[in-house]
Amino acid sequence: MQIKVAVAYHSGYGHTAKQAAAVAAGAEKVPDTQVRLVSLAELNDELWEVLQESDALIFGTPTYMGGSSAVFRAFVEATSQVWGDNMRWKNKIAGGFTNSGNMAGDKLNALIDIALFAAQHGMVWVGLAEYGGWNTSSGSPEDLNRLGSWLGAMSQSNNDEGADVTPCASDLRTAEALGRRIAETAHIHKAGRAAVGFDEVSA
Ligand SMILES: Cc1cc2nc3c(=O)[nH]c(=O)nc-3n(C[C@H](O)[C@H](O)[C@H](O)COP(=O)(O)O)c2cc1C
Repeated sequence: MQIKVAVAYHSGYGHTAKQAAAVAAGAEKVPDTQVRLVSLAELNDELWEVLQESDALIFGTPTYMGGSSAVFRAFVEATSQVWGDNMRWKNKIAGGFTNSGNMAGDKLNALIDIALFAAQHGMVWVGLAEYGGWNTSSGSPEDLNRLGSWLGAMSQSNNDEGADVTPCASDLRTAEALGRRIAETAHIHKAGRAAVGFDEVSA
């Protein structure tokens, strides 16, 4: 069974875009998975079509002023049309990721923004299933999930470094792990619904 995954993100300066590409690369590692990487900077017909036909939607935003970016919020508000049209995204698999300048930086709030948005649409949220890293005396920033996040994937980029050098390799591996898990879960969900005879998910 084929599934489609869309990685839909906003990025002001390229850091979240780099994380988004890693999420997409992780999803692509799952056989029979078609992955589309789409920017939320322009809300055009092609974007809405890609999102509608996908089985899983993975959303990314930079953390700006302790939450999701204004561009991301504009997208979220525009999806009220989808919600109002018989909750057309209900039962899609969903997940999220964010990048910010500080190690903490209130990134959790941006992930909560995304998770609540997914819940309002009746989507099925999938988090990151990896132990936290960099939390023992022998730990290192090279550890997977070094920022210790489970609601979604976090990454950090120093404010004086461009997307050519950051986020670091461990944050990109963490992003890949999220993409892979969500694609696997989308396969299980689609096959499971078919096996028990439920209606196909809305894609
Ligand atoms: C308007 C604005 C607000 C920001 N707010 C935060 C913040 O609340 N926490 C934080 O750690 N970094 C904050 N930053 C830093 C960005 O999160 C950081 O530069 C990030 O890498 C930007 O991602 P992008 O290149 O995908 O836009 C802010 C940056 C901008 C431009």
